[in-house]
This record gives sequence, C-alpha cells and structure tokens, in this order.
Amino acid sequence: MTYPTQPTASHYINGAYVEDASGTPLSVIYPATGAEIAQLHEATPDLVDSALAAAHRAQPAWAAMSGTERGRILRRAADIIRERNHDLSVLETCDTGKPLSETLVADATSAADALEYFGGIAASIAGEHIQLPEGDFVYTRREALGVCVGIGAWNYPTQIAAWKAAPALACGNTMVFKPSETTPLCALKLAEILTEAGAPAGVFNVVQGKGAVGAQLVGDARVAKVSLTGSVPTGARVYAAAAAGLKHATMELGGKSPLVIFDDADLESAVSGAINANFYSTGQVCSNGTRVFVQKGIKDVFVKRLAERLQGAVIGDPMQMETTIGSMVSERQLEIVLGYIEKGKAEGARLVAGGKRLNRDGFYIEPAVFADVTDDMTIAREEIFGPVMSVLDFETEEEALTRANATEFGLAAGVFTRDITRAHRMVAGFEAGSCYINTYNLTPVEAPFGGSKMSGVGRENGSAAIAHWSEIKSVYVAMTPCEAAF
Ligand SMILES: NC(=O)C1=CN([C@@H]2O[C@H](COP(=O)(O)OP(=O)(O)OC[C@H]3O[C@@H](n4cnc5c(N)ncnc54)[C@H](O)[C@@H]3O)[C@@H](O)[C@H]2O)C=CC1
Ligand SMILES: NCCCC(=O)O
Repeated sequence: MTYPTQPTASHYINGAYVEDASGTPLSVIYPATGAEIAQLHEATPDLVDSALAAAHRAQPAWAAMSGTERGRILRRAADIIRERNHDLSVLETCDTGKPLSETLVADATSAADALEYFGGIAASIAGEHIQLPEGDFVYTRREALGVCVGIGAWNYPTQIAAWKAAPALACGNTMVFKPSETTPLCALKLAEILTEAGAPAGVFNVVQGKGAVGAQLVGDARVAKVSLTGSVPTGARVYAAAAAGLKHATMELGGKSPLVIFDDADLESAVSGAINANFYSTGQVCSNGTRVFVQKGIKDVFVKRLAERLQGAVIGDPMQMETTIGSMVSERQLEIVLGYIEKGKAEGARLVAGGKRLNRDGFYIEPAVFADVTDDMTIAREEIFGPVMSVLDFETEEEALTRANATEFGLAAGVFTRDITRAHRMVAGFEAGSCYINTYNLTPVEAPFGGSKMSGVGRENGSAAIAHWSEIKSVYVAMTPCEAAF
C-alpha cells in the first residue's frame, strides 16, 4: 500500500483536525489485503461533547447567512471534490475495498452532485403566503432544525456523509457526523474540503467511534435531528433513542428488494439489471434487488445467460481499472456472507455460479447465483449484504406482486417488461420507496431515496429532503385591530 491513508488526526472539530490519544485505538484495515493502513482513536465522551458544542456555537450564524451564501460554499466544495476525484476515489477504495473503476464514478462524484444540487437550491428554500379573510394572512418560514447528527454505514462512506451534510447545511443546520468504525477515513476529507470551501468552523464536524459514540450523539439534548444509514436493528435502537428526545429522524435502513423479470423483457437488458442489482459494490448496496423473480418460461435461459455473463467479472485488486469485483469490506462481513451461502445450499437452493472465497490475502468472494430458491429459504428472507443473488420463479403478474411484497422490508423494487401498462401497474403495487422500470440501482441525487416498512423513515435527496432537514414556522399577521370577548 503506497497510498497516503493515515489522516492528520482522527477527528475534525471546529474547523480543524483533532487527536485525543486517550480514546480507544481504532485500526483501519485495507480489505483488499487485510493490512492495517491507518491507526485512529475513538472519540472520548469529552471529545464528542466538544464536537457538539462546536456545532451548537456555529449554528445560529450559519443559519443567519443567506441561502445564496451557504449554497456558494457547498458548490465550491463540489468543485474541489471534482478536481480531486481521483485521490478521493483511491481513498474510498482503501476504506472499502470497492473497485476503483466504480469509486471513480459513484462516490466522490455523487458527493459533489449532492453538494452542487443542494447548494443550488439553498437560495430557494422559502416559506409561503396564505391569504385569509379581512386582509389577514399567514406566512410561513422554513427554518433550520439546529444541530443535526449523521451516522453512516460502511458501504458508501463518502456518499453517505455528503448525502446527509449537503441538505442539512443548505437548510442552515450544522452537523456532527460519525462514520462507520469500519470506514472512518473519507468523511474527514469532506470536512477538510468544506472548510477549504469557506464553511465556518463548527459547521461540519466528524467524530470517530462505534455504537457508544453514536448513542452519545443521539442522546444529547442539543441535537435536533438524527439521520442514520445502517441496519434495521440499529435503526430501531437509534429511532427509539431519538423519539425519547422527540428529535426529528431519518432512517435509511436495510432491504431485501425484489426484481421481477417478465418473459417479454429484453433478456440482455434484464440480465444486466440483475447484475447491477446484485454485484455492484461487491453486493454491498442496501437497495440491491436480491430476490430476482423470473417468469417460468424464461427461467432456464435467463440463468444460463447470467452464468455466462458472470464469466466476464474480473475479481481482484480493486486498484486495477479492469477489476469489476473488489473485496468485501471486512473479514467479518465476508464470513457472514459465506455463512448465508452455506445456509442456501443446506436449505436446498441450487448454487449455479460462484460462492467461493478466493485463496489469497484480503476478503474476496466470487459473486454467487442461487436458482430454485423458494420464498421460505433464509437467503430469500434475510438481508445478506454481499454478492449473493437468489433466483425464484413465478407464473402470473398477481403472484409476482404478492410475493415481491411479502417481506418486512420496503426499500426498493424493480420490474423488467416491454409491456408499459404492466410496468406501471407493478410499480404502483410495490411496497417500496424506490422503484425501477427496465433498470436498477440508479440513485441520482435529484431523486428522493429511502424506504418504506422496516427499511426506513423519511427520504434523502431530491427536493423532498428539504422537508426532512427543516421545519415550518407559521406567522399569523392581523391587518385589523385585535378584538376580545371582554
Ligand atoms: N437504506 C440505505 O440507504 C442504506 C442502508 N444500509 C444498511 O446498513 C447496513 C450495513 O451497515 P453497517 O455499518 O453494518 O450497519 P450498522 O447498523 O451496524 O451500523 C451503522 C452505523 O450505526 C452506528 N451505531 C451502531 N449502534 C448504534 C447506536 N446504538 N446508536 C447510534 N449509532 C449506532 C455504527 O457505529 C455505524 O456507524 C445494512 O443493513 C444495510 O442495508 C447501508 C447503506 C445504505
Ligand atoms: N448509491 C447507493 C445508495 C444506496 C446505499 O448507500 O447502499
């Protein structure tokens, strides 16, 4: 490893890097080799407190700036990110093990998109005017919430930090962000770049640590909102803790999303959709369509073509541009995935391709495809968060929709068909926050993203996000003297 991965310090508070070596050591592992690439420290309770204090101090002045001024800073940060995309993408690959061919186009670039998008609309965040009888009227002010906490998962460390910071800051909030302890490096760069772009000290802070640090942040009385990207069990805990303080909350959680492929679909396009729905980011994407329902008539040809196309996957060193499948994020996640593959075999699913750990350093696994999967199998019910596709077959549209929705999750869903009315019927029936017709897993920042049912609460991205990072104040204005009954 020759890339500079040791950050200046573990945390970023009040516009500067901060170290506190009394915190528990946090080792950063490059998943592609298993080697340690940085040594950090978890934040102590005092350090967490100082980050919250910095955010709390900075918030009134940040909110008092015009949206135009805040937006300019965010857009400047977007420009800096684009200029440094290569280095930031290399760092993302070091943090996660995802292939550079992907991180160059999907991570820092998505962060820049979010900063540009929300920077662009910051000046337009406004209330409304409501006319009443007698000339009276109400106007509304759309105001910042205050200090917000962002907590990230490990699969998109740059993107998750920016998807939370950009709308939060555009609305006049300040933020303390805690990255996943597995991928702590990238959010520090976002903090550094925001300062360089002109964000005042304290507007965006980063503290490192595990669940206890997150819990301290969520429980603090100065915090007005919590936005978590993580698993359903963590989401349930964090949502409950936020509710105890009546805080605003956005929960971006896990999924077990369906992808329904009808026999009239363009086969190559549907196979591409299934690949993108399962193997991008080495399968570590929350919205993945891991239950691939294929109409009976085309099941065999679909599975055969899928197995052929998998021969084209290049697994290996994520820094090589030809690599399309990198390593899993950690040994622990790899073991979880291998455990599910064993369960799939034991419960009678047919392993058509892949599923073996590579015999080399790092946490590599061949992308796996199971056919003859049934709805009751563990691999069809639980989120695996790795490159494991389950192919199930179905006969009718009604059956496919019922089975697609028979899950506690509701993050995403997709359909491949040439029948346009059927496509719209299907997406209207899907119980999911993000739906796709004849494609899968595209997440432009212009589109709201988030889950229904156990997959989450609230939405990130799109103009819809503004409602989740601000609140409305109503102001009644009387145009005549005030009267009373006595
Ligand atoms: N819907 C979405 O947008 C996405 C959801 N995810 C989900 O995230 C999961 C994988 O990520 P992981 O990092 O393993 O999730 P996780 O739930 O283990 O951890 C998520 C974050 O929560 C923190 N945390 C843990 N306990 C906490 C507590 N009590 N209070 C506050 N913070 C706490 C962790 O330190 C980490 O930063 C998958 O289930 C995946 O589906 C991942 C990416 C996107
Ligand atoms: N661009 C992928 C967004 C979903 C996720 O963070 O898993």
